[in-house]
Amino acid sequence: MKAFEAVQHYFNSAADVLGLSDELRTLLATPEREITVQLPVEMDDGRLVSLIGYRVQHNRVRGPMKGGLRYHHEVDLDEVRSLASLMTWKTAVVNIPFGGAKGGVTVDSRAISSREKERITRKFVDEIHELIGPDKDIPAPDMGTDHEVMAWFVNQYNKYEGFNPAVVTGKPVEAYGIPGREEATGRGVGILTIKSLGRLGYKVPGATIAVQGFGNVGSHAAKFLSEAECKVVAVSDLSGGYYNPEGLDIMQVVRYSREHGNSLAGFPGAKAITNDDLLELDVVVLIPAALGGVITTENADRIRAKLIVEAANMPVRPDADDLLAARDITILPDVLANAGGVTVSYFEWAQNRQFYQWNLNRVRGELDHMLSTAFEQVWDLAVEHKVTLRTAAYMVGIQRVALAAKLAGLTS
Ligand SMILES: NC(=O)C1=CN([C@@H]2O[C@H](COP(=O)(O)OP(=O)(O)OC[C@H]3O[C@@H](n4cnc5c(N)ncnc54)[C@H](O)[C@@H]3O)[C@@H](O)[C@H]2O)C=CC1
Ligand SMILES: O=C(O)CCC(=O)C(=O)O
Repeated sequence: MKAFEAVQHYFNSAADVLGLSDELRTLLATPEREITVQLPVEMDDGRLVSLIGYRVQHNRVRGPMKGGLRYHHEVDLDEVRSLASLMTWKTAVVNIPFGGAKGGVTVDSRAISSREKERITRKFVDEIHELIGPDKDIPAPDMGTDHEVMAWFVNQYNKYEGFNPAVVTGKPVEAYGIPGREEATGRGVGILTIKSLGRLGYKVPGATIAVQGFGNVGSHAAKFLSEAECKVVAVSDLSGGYYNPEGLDIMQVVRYSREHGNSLAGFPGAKAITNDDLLELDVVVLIPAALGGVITTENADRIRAKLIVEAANMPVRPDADDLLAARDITILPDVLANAGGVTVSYFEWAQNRQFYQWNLNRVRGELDHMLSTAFEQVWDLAVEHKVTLRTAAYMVGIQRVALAAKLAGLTS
């Protein structure tokens, strides 16, 4: 099953419980616009390479479309389409006034220089600036992009459309960004992991955690949870996994990664394991925070965690989702678990429009409040309807989008 089909599968499971009509299913599931552009870019050695960039604008019935921009060698239209539709449900689950979109460029972000990355970003903006904007579609960071990329993005956009920092979020704090956006997705994962442990009856101090991926999201989630006295026993990145049953010193891991070019290769004081081994560790919580599709029918039977918190988008394939549910393994789904990032993006966008900035404590407090509200609603609905948390989260999202479509007169 391809990625977009997988999201449709989850969408339909929730639509079945809601008794959604075929007419509404088609209206809500179909992307509004799909953009594919060629990006001819000169590399540092003088070669001209033609990259492909995508932006899929899935749905705008609840507000301007919102979603990150991914630079990764596996990016293709199907993946971007699936991630764009996921954003529609995610923004609705946390009830922020956005629709869903996603973008990507098929390029290995680790194999290009910073100057090459800048040229790719500016070229992408050259191609899509008329189709995005603070009231249309607002990109943000995702895998392989960060605040620096967002700063180039807004600078290039301003050349065409005039000064308007609200066109992207996740900008540097000194350049109309907001304190707390960089940590927001991982922090949200941490907040919701603790809430889930509470609901499931596990003690937070000492709860064992394995985190796959030690980039923006994985590192901040690990940091938050180790500060909450959980025992983070394993982390990983592209170089492999690092396991210490006594618990890792996460600040030491963060420093090591920073000092070694964002890589954990050679990290001392831990046993080297593979990324596959990490997924199968005997821990209370497994947090996939890298790529999608890492838990499949191949390894679902060997997963020993009691709770999977989907920091990454779509880490669990639908067939595996069913196997895990049958084994009573709880999954906190991506559309809720990693919604902290887009929630703080919403704060950034709103403040850009008012030329105002909240401080970090206020951002953290509001984030906690919004995620907690969504979490309680989803969990209670799952209990009420005896469905998984994923189905319940999609039900919340779909109901909000369907109501907006109805109020807009798109359907009766
Ligand atoms: N950055 C954000 O605010 C948000 C990110 N996400 C999702 O979280 C996930 C991670 O995103 P970021 O942390 O922003 O990306 P990042 O680019 O900062 O970090 C990605 C991490 O995953 C590792 N990685 C890459 N390929 C891997 C592989 N095959 N096996 C194991 N590790 C691998 C990298 O080495 C790196 O440590 C993605 O699925 C993304 O869509 C979701 C919501 C918001
Ligand atoms: O902050 C944003 O707008 C983008 C977040 C995103 O791409 C995601 O939640 O997957």
